[in-house]
Amino acid sequence: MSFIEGIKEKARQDVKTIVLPESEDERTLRAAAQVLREGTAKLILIGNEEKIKADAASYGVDVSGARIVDPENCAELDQYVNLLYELRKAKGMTPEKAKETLLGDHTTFGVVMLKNNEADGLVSGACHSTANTLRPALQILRTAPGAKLVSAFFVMDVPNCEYGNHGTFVFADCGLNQDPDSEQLAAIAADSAKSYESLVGGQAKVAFISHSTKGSAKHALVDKVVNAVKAAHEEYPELVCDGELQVDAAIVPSVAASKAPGSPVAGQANVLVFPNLDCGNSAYKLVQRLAKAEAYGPMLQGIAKPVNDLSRGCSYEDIVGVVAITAVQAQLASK
Ligand SMILES: CC(C)(COP(=O)(O)OP(=O)(O)OC[C@H]1O[C@@H](n2cnc3c(N)ncnc32)[C@H](O)[C@@H]1OP(=O)(O)O)[C@@H](O)C(=O)NCCC(=O)NCCS
Ligand SMILES: CC(=O)OP(=O)(O)O
Repeated sequence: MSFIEGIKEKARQDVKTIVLPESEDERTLRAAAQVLREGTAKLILIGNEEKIKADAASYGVDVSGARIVDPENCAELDQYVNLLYELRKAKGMTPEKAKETLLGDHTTFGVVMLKNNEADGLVSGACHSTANTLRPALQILRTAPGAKLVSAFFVMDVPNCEYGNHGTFVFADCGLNQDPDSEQLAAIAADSAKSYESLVGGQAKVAFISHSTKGSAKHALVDKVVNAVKAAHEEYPELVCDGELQVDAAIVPSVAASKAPGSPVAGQANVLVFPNLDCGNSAYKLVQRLAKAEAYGPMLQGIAKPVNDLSRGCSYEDIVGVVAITAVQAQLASK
């Protein structure tokens, strides 16, 4: 069974409610119809009911099983305005601004519903930038208890690939932290290992990626990664990790044998932690486009409730997959 079929199977065992705020997007409505058909989540679509129904009919898809919530015509709007105002008043929020934001930004509206425990997770970002998708989640939901920071990972499922877990990897950070320091990289590694183990299964083996393997290059960029490995060993002694490693040394056993002999991770890594967002974001897009991998994400880890982003280049099948993963994250969060 493929990674995503396994996730869908899990999602169906305890069905969660996921908010899709981008009802104006054709891929979102096509995905909603498929999610409802496959029974992997209950859905809340945010938007104007008549428009959603008309759009769905014009695409030939059935979203009648979804609950539609129209911010312009919502009995709970005053309650949400008050909640957003209370949460953000120290940052200059006013009741007027809160109302304007909730009516003008469906992602914020959905995040506030999540905060108000009316749903279990949210997926957005097919037609909004990552910054605009993630900012409301970071501001309103905030980090989970015990988490140092929120970061963004992808599950990459590479066809016909003998590396990682039969081609399945976690890549991080590919979407949020632009230039994490060594301590932040260590925390991203620990959270990515948890994401791998809870979603993919089996033991995570984390490689801290660099352009250097075990001292082959000297530079401040390398030092940052070397220090991240030290921090990870100190802070998370149970984590199976190593670095600094180039990508080939991390995933290819024969290269690992010559570049990093004796490493507990080299040649077997299934979690790749990139030194910055230029590397992480470019790496996932290259593997997705050139190796024709399925790329699910960017998904958040370390956030108080499951909120996941999408690339604006996503397909409707990507949205279906991320909804199922979000539902499984919601199951895990409720345990
Ligand atoms: C997400 C992002 C927009 C946040 O930056 P920003 O808009 O400048 O906003 P701030 O840094 O003020 O952060 C907003 C809030 O989120 C919190 N926050 C930001 N990053 C966080 C993180 N990694 N973990 C936890 N909280 C975080 C801040 O503490 C702040 O909270 P506050 O308003 O209560 O003080 C920014 O990190 C970003 O643009 N990342 C890259 C996104 C991207 O383009 N990715 C590539 C495509 S996937
Ligand atoms: C994840 C990502 O890169 O998002 P986008 O393509 O929307 O910028």
